[in-house]
Amino acid sequence: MKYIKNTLDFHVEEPTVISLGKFDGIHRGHELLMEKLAQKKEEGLKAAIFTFDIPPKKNVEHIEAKVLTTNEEKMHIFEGIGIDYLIECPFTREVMCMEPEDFIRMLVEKLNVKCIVAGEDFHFGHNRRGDYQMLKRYALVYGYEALILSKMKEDERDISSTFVREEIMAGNIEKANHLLGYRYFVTGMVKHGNQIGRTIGIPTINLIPPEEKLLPPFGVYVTEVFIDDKRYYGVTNVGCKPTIKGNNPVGVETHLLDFREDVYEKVVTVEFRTMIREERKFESIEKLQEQMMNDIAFTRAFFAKMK
Ligand SMILES: Cc1cc2nc3c(=O)[nH]c(=O)nc-3n(C[C@H](O)[C@H](O)[C@H](O)COP(=O)(O)O)c2cc1C
Ligand SMILES: Nc1ncnc2c1ncn2[C@@H]1O[C@H](COP(=O)(O)OP(=O)(O)O)[C@@H](O)[C@H]1O
Repeated sequence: MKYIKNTLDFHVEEPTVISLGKFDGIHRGHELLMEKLAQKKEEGLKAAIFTFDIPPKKNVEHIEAKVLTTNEEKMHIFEGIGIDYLIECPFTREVMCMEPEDFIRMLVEKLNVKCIVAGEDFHFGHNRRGDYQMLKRYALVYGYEALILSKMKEDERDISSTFVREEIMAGNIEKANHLLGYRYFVTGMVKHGNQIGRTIGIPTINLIPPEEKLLPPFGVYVTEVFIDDKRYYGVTNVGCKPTIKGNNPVGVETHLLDFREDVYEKVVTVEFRTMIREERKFESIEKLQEQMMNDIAFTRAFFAKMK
């Protein structure tokens, strides 16, 4: 996959089928779009995704502004499903103010677009004036096919990033995973912690999540963890460990069942399965340790039931 970012100076010679959108938390609502792209790819077009790189840093203080999928994660997901070109267009004033007609023309000219696939609620261009009807109207003028898809629903509500985000923020991991069509995950590098874990017989891998990544509520979760393409069962605390003194950063900290290896500096992915409880401040490390043993027992029972 070719990943084009930080530039408006992109050009694709080969004829393309393109889908446009934010694609935050590429979810089941996007599945139909992806299927159409795959179908057109079979017919000989290159599959392209056009998305905007809206700088997340500006708004990271607000939880609503956190993302389900970081740009890097999107890159991996799109590559995994066979997208040929991922264009991450910088969201500059120039782009924001572009008239929708000019936006369409730019796409067609720069990306040799033969087919545009979009959801019926897709808006684009200055003041979001461009819509699916405009995409259809200009199809003849510019010689592309416009495929407009209706939105997939769950509980009579459109599946959307907002829907998924709400479920994650409420700790409804199973529901969020169902809406996504895969398990919500966090990827990051294993860092050194306070080295207390090993002293209480419960070592943990500490992962500092990307700043802009939306995390489920502070609490304890059953997880599955990928390290070097191998899968492990885990129990994960998301939070600032209030029992441990000091200003602990928000972390994602996992004890892996039946595992004894050194994995510092490795990049691991933690997939969430279910929430066990909220994070708490315990009166002593011993009390915390006791509760952590209960969490581990819960996790073992969870996976035993799966088998
Ligand atoms: C299953 C599990 C549950 C946890 N629950 C809490 C909690 O409720 N409150 C808390 O302060 N820390 C909690 N923690 C974090 C521990 O405080 C942390 O793992 C321990 O201090 C070791 O940290 P270290 O890796 O920095 O040495 C939990 C950790 C795990 C693995
Ligand atoms: N079962 C396990 N689960 C998690 N980490 C483990 C496990 N066994 C060994 N380790 C190793 O122990 C380290 C964690 O030990 P810990 O005392 O919690 O130190 P730290 O505070 O640096 O995380 C991990 O980074 C990992 O390399």
